[in-house]
Amino acid sequence: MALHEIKHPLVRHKLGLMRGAALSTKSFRELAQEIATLLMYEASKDFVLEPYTERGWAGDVTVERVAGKKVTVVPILRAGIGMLDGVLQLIPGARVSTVGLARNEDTLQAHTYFERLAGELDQRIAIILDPMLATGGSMVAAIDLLKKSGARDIRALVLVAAPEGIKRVTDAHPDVEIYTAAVDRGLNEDGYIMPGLGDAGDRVFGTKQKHHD
Ligand SMILES: O=P(O)(O)OC[C@H]1O[C@H](OP(=O)(O)OP(=O)(O)O)[C@H](O)[C@@H]1O
Ligand SMILES: O=c1cc[nH]c(=O)[nH]1
Ligand SMILES: [Mg+2]
Repeated sequence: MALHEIKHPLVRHKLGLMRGAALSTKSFRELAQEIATLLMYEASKDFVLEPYTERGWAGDVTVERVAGKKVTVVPILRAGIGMLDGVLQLIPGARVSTVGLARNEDTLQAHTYFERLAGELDQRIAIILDPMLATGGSMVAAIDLLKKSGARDIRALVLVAAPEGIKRVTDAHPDVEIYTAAVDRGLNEDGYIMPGLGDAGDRVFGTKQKHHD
């Protein structure tokens, strides 16, 4: 199963607040990070544990730790930065691989302008962060790039996904697990998710706002 829509009440509540056009930049940022933490919790449910012995207060005790693969978190600039701290709260030692992608507003094609990846990607679980999965062009470009550099276990955390983007990603990369807080209706004529959140990058960074009535 490649798509996981997380219907937890806290996720739904927080995402509902984010849809408000009057929400402050501060609150939008806080909620994006909080939902990212909750999505990361879900996306780590199958992390493998291994037992080890710890010297406890009453002698040796068998405890567990996450085994094997290490994690790299991959925020897609800019908007993915809005989810980074929320994920690092749960996995503070993760390496951060940064990918800069901008969607051309007219053609909707994603253009890669920055790439700085962690090493040993073949031995890491890669967690891509981007609030919006719209046409899917940006996400497919990020996955292509990670796979080219050796990544095999790739998961994507998004706040809102359009059916068009889900199809494009699952057709191109059926092995990638997508975790989303919502699957919305679809794209409008400008390629924006409806009802969506508007321009997530602008809302996270407090830059220009567009209204689509
Ligand atoms: O699925 P797609 O159709 O590719 O669209 C989604 C992309 O568009 C937005 O970024 P944008 O290009 O606006 O850049 P920004 O994060 O710098 O605002 C969003 O954060 C995704 O990266
Ligand atoms: O709805 C959308 C689509 C792409 N990028 C956004 O920020 N919002
Ligand atoms: Mg982007």
